Amino acid sequence: MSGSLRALLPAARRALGRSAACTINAHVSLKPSIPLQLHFARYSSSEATAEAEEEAEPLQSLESIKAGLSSEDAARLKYMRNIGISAHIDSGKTTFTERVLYYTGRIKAIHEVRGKDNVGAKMDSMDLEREKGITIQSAATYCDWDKVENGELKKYHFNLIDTPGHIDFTIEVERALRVLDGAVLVVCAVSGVQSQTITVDRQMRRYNVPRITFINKMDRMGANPWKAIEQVNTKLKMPAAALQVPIGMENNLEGVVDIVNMKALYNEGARGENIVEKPIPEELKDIIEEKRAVLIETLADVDDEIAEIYLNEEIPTAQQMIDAIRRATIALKFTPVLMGSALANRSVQPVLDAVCDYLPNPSEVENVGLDLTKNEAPVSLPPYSNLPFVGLAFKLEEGRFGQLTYVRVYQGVIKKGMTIVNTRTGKKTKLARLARMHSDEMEDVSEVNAGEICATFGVECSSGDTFTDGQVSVALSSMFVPEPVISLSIAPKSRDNGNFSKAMNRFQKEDPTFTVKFDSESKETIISGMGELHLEIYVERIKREYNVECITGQPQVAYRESLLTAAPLNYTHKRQTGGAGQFAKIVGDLKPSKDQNIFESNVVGGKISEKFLAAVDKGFQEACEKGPLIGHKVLGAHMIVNDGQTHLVDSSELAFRTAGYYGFRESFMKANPVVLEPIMDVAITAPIEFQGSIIGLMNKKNALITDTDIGTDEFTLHAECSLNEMFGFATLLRANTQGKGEFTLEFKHYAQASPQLQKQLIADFQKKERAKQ
Ligand SMILES: Nc1nc2c(ncn2[C@@H]2O[C@H](COP(=O)(O)OP(=O)(O)OP(=O)(O)O)[C@@H](O)[C@H]2O)c(=O)[nH]1
Repeated sequence: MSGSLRALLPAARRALGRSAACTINAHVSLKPSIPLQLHFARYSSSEATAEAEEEAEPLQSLESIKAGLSSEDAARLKYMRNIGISAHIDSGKTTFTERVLYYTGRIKAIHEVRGKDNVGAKMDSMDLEREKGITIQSAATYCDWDKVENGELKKYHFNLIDTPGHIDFTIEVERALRVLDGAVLVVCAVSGVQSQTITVDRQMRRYNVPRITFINKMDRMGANPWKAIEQVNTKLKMPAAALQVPIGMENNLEGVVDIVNMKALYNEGARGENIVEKPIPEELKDIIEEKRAVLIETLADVDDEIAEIYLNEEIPTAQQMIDAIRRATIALKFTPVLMGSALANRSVQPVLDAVCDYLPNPSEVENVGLDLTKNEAPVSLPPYSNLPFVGLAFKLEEGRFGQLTYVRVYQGVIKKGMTIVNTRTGKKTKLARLARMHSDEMEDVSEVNAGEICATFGVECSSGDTFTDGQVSVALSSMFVPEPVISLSIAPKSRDNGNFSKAMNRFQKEDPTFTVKFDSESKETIISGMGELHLEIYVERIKREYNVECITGQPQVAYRESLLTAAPLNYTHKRQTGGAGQFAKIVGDLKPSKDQNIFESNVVGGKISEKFLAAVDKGFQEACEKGPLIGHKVLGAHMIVNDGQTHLVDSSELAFRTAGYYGFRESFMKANPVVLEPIMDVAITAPIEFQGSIIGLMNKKNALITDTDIGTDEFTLHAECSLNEMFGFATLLRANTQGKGEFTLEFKHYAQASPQLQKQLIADFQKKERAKQ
């Protein structure tokens, strides 16, 4: 690890909680940009301790990991790729993956998303996905790709994950990227880089995932790969250059010219299954020369070897270019761009060759865990089969055969019949069954080696848990879990026969962005999630998969309460009538903090014991769960206790916890409390003729229009708008654009709600509280 990486490690570890819940707290901020630390999500978490730093052995460099590989592991890993397919909604990820499975021989026929045969694509295995034509869950599969290298056929093994495009299912993308070594970013040739492409790109950066860009839909009218590449450079700020030039466009797309190897590749056969090499068309020579020069220049900017060749005014060889593209892609300095059309079966196979050529194998990616026997000191996890087993359960799913757990094996071998230990709970499980997944089907296997992805059955765990064989005690980092922004009350229409609770338990365990809470005051079950669609899909799944029809309330915004100024803290909790007395006094300050809720104790001389201070912290945290203003969570409070008093007999943890709770509430009300509401990034795309009415619509919602992109037929409007205003927007947009508009919503930050709204929310809350008395 480089010096700068090591310097950031303590902060990274502080920021990343081992459990999903910790991660949520760590990243809730008033203005959450992607914290720098999150680039280190491959590192594990927990409170950084000085001891851990001291006990840390130097992490192995990638070079030394590679040098230590056994010849068998090296041979196995060299031809392995763990990749994800990610993109904006409807860019064609599922259609692309279907082609990959077909061309690699994993499926015998191609079925389209929303196809006339009503079968649906292989990777959209849920009925709901097939009906709606959207991917809701990521699906894992594997396939083998035969690639010709120096006249020899080499068999590559791909573990592949197709991820959803819709922002509401973003956790699926996070999960996939956490365990993948590389990705194919699919971009539409007509729409270019869209709002969700930017989100996915950010997620890829967060997990240091190198990517190849595939410009899909080159068969569509208005396709413009050069504009899309320009946008990757400018909007994603990732140096990008084409490795191909299309042969024909739109309806006449026939194939591509590979401008690295200078070969024209045509797709032939009913499904484009045969790649035929032919002479390069004469009319493309100029554009090839131009785009090859752009490629070399871009590479010279990101790779020293090509820079030297370029400065010497020489032309690099194809092999030098391939090596440089690989180096720069893996170093996250460059993304090679390929193009074609998945639906028209054009130029998908070269993407598979590019995955082999330019994306890393598992031994070329640094993976680090925390050694729990050494104060959580970071430890390298090289993908050696002869080391003790370490794996990460990154996804849970309720399958036909019980709970299915997807595991990425980082180190060692996982074998059927072995006993694995859950590092978090210490629970041991004998592995009865081990399988490789193919969308919703599986193939039983007896063992899976380091670097691979597999599925196990009947293993009790939560998403994000680490497993070992018991010889080591290592924890891997958790994923970034965004905070739910919307909630609604839900109840079964008729008496719950147990299925409703079962569904709630299961979905909550599988999806950390879906939370269920029972409000003991209103006696309602409240579900929270990432957006209206997210919750709508769960309500539908409860009905379909558990046969429980539900009644839901109006969607509610997840407001926050915060404070604008500091206020003194001086609270005495005293009860000395009847029974055992209670006494606790705390003195200090309450201050606004930038992001998390922080408790700090500056009490000197043991005036209040550590035990009692911990109880004050507990009371403070409890109080932050339900703020005094409107009963929503508190965000950005910093409570400092620097003095207080205890009573020899009457002081107890309960008394100090109560003082923490009520002391906070009292000071909070003196600290200019405010209600915050979630502000969303909105991106609306619609045909140009609707631009005026969309702008009018957004103005009525008091949205702040931040940008407008105008394409040939479509425009995209970017705005910031409160979530409150965006409820029911899907219907409104449909009505205003004759069903031709689409939009995405993504949480941006919390901001003060308007004074009228705050007043209204406070009055409603007080009315509800009075009614209870
Ligand atoms: N013209 C054209 N249409 C395509 C192409 N690839 C996909 N489509 C169509 O685009 C629509 C969306 O395709 P999907 O494969 O479901 O896209 P996706 O990115 O997986 O969608 P989500 O997972 O819901 O985000 C479908 O109607 C496809 O038939 C292409 O190359 N050309």
